[in-house]
Amino acid sequence: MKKIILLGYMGCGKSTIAKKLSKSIQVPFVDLDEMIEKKLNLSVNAIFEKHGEIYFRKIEHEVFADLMQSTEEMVIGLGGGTPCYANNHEFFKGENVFSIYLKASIETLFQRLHQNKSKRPLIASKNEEEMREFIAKHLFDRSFYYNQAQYKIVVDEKSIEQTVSEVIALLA
Ligand SMILES: Nc1ncnc2c1ncn2[C@@H]1O[C@H](COP(=O)(O)OP(=O)(O)OP(=O)(O)O)[C@@H](O)[C@H]1O
Ligand SMILES: O=C(O)C1=C[C@@H](O)[C@@H](O)[C@H](O)C1
Ligand SMILES: [Mg+2]
Repeated sequence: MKKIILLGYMGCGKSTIAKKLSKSIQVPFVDLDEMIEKKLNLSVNAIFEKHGEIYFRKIEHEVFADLMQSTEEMVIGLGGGTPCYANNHEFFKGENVFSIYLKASIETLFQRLHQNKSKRPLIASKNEEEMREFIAKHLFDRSFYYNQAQYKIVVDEKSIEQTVSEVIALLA
């Protein structure tokens, strides 16, 4: 059964879009960060603090690989870094897989993230200038992996509903 994978940088809207899409097409939704949090009974922040990022990436890969092995149909919202570690991007081209990169500009990401950074350990301690710089460099480094998705939707200036409609059009 098909898997719809939404990927992209922190704040591009994976969780928000995946939730709405799931309701709209009536396919169950899972958020990878939430699954990891449930599995370890710790927040993403706490996992980074207690166990470090490498441990988080290991668990992230295990949880993602398990989901991809299941036969269930689902919408999966990945974590921002998921495509960039442990060859997770190799799952993007499988049979019955629709992988979609939600592409946002540095400015869009900055605007969305600077109001709500505390839950995101990679940026939580940065001031505005550091954050802009960090997003620009990080996005550049990660773009190769994001571009492994089968489809790309530019999300700048689009409402949640518009982006969801574009995803649905791709699936048709
Ligand atoms: N048009 C839009 N589409 C999606 N999200 C939007 C839009 N406008 C504002 N937002 C807001 O931007 C934020 C996007 O966050 P969301 O948690 O969905 O991103 P994410 O890609 O899942 O990030 P992370 O990788 O950190 O989990 C939310 O606060 C959401 O309400
Ligand atoms: O971009 C990243 O590397 C991350 C994004 C979040 O979704 C979480 O998975 C975590 O904060 C790491
Ligand atoms: Mg998310």
